Amino acid sequence: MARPLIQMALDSLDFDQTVALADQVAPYVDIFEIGTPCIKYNGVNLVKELRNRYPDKLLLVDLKTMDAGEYEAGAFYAAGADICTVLGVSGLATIAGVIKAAKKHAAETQIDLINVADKAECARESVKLGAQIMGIHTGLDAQAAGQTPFADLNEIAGLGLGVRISVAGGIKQATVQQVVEAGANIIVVGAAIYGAPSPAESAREIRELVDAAAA
Ligand SMILES: O=C([C@H](O)CO)[C@H](O)[C@H](O)COP(=O)(O)O
Repeated sequence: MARPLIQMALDSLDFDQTVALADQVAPYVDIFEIGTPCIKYNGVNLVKELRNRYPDKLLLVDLKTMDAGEYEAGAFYAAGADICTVLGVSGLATIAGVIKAAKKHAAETQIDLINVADKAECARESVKLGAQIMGIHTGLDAQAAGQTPFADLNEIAGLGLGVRISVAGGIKQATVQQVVEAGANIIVVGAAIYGAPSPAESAREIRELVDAAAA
């Protein structure tokens, strides 16, 4: 099995705290995600800062775009994003716009399937348009209501779409093996790292667990 990537969800609103957390966990993660609240608060300057600081890391900007796909995402790809997210519920025209912007910058597009009623259909149509990553995502509010991403991950992984699958939604040490075995290529972790007494130690543990599960 190819080594799954670990994506650190940077969900603080504070610019300096976000950069400091990225510095702490950098040795253990492959992708820095600038989370949705964080990118809304800090904007494109944070993309530029992390791009300059970490030229060799992948940088995902979690725009969760809902409209004006090409126009909105274009500025973030231009600033250095490798991946931007667009909501599956936005519809195919908006998804196509983000994919068009990504192509101009030789970058990639992730479809966030959060709250999509027919995830399989949305995933199939998005792949036809050229999306490279399907995001299985139980958001923070849905997690608080007791939901998990595992059933959706099994469904989308079972489709054999030939694109990478990302999973997010409360992933922690105890569930890493389950999501790797279910077929996730990108493991997104936020609170289990930034909420730990030592974020670096937590990220190191998750790195070990992901690599062991994939071995
Ligand atoms: O995408 C996220 C959320 O919608 C806020 O932007 C989180 O970054 C994602 O859920 C990962 O965080 P955890 O669920 O805390 O692991």
